[in-house]
Amino acid sequence: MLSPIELNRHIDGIIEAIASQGYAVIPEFFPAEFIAALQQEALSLQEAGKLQRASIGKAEQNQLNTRIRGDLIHWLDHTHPSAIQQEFAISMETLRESLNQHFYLGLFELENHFAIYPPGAVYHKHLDQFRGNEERQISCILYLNDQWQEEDGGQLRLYLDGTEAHPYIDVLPQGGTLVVFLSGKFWHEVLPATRPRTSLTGWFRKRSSELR
Ligand SMILES: O=C(O)CCC(=O)C(=O)O
Ligand SMILES: [Fe+2]
Repeated sequence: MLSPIELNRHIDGIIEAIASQGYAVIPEFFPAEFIAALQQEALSLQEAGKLQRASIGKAEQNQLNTRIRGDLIHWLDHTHPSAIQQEFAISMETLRESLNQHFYLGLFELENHFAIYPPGAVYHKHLDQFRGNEERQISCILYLNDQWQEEDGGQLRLYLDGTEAHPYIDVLPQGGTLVVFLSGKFWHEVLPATRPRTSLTGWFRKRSSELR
């Protein structure tokens, strides 16, 4: 597992990057064995038939449209975490406290799902905040893919200036890379890959009553 010193070093980097540019990309956030164990868990859940088609938008507008969003997901049950999920949660809790300390965001929980994108699946350009609901404040995506190459595709395209156009960066979904960004500010999309693409995606939320 990650030592407290390494964790704090990573978190300092995230805080600095969020303060200066609103997003952070940290390669090798967790050690390779830890990432492999998380990926194994995602694959076992898939084999057990516990992944479902992701939906788009709020529950009341639940449309299943695989051309917009083609991943399969499994929401983590925080009341029954596996040992490895518990370790993940402890690190993310330290990150949550640090984000609150520095940015006064009032983040109170992290919601998480595993996601597997079958080859060719995409997630069209979107913001992670639903219209009229600002609960999701910070998006965190941890990639779980072993030996990902440029030609495998599947990049996260993150648009940098609050619009849906240039400039953008492309992030390879390399196992261990953690991407963190302000959910309400950054349009992003997932490009198609030639291999199954696995991640553990989460959002730090604030309570709706704390909305201004
Ligand atoms: O997996 C990614 O790179 C991004 C996923 C995403 O945008 C989402 O689940 O909202
Ligand atoms: Fe997203």
